[in-house]
Amino acid sequence: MAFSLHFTKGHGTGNDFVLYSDPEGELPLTPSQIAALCDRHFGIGADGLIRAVKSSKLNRKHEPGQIVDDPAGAHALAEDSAAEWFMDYYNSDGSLSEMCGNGIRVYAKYLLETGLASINPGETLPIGTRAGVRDLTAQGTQFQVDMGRWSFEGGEPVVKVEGVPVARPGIGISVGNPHVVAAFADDGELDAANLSTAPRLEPVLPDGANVELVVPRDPLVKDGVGHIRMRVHERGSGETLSCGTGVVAAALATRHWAGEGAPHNWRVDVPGGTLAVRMFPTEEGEHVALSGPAELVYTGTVEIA
Ligand SMILES: N[C@@H](CCC[C@H](N)C(=O)O)C(=O)O
Repeated sequence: MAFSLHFTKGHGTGNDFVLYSDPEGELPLTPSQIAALCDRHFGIGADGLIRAVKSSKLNRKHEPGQIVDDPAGAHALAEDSAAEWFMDYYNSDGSLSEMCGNGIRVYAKYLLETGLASINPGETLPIGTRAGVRDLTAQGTQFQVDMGRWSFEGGEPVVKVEGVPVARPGIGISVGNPHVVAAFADDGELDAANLSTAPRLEPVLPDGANVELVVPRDPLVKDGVGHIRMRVHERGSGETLSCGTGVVAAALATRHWAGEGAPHNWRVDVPGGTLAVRMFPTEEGEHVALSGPAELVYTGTVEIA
């Protein structure tokens, strides 16, 4: 059955998303419908799609048409009963991802501007994701998201990138979704990387991975803040102008490589802008926070076949 979908287009440092409201879980889309909407030639065009659904109503639609319950909504509410809204996130090929660091800031702005949620000064907005609940704070025109715990996961696969003759050792990092970060020698080598095809990982990771290529800025550290440049190939979306979870993984990997005394605050330049990362201790272990802008660009209506 065809229907009209009202959507909003937004981005965070050029990582762009289609967002729509489905509070009661009545309009889950299939992977092929999502891929069609995200197509830059035949659809709206975006790196990903975000459905605004209440955590208590989270469900999704499989390709054959059946709607399945998704326990991630109940898990979010069990973790924090105030996490009323869930970020139901899909990559541009229609595949699910656990978390999106740019998308969650844009989603927070969407919830606030549409009046679906509010944040009182000094308070946080908890949002459910498949990686757990994430707390957001508004800071002027920017948002900060506490990305929670992180871990080394995925080993040290070799990263082979088209256009770069020598393979690099990578390091696997999970920030709720999987990443592999590899260090490159300089800007020239980073610019030569052809990310129109996915970097090859050896061994291949079972759930796939987002791959970040980083080079140090000169100086690497100034006034206690580390500074790197990054390009990314996102799982399920290809090369994008930015990836928030990727920026966090890149800063964590670079701090690890830099060794003792390396800073806990980082600036990361991506093709679409600059994001800030801060690592800080908590009672349950180290957390990492990401700060950056969120923009809503336009709204429209599209026919879904
Ligand atoms: N662009 C996102 C990450 C989106 C999900 C990713 N492609 C995956 O499959 O894990 C970000 O800003 O973090």
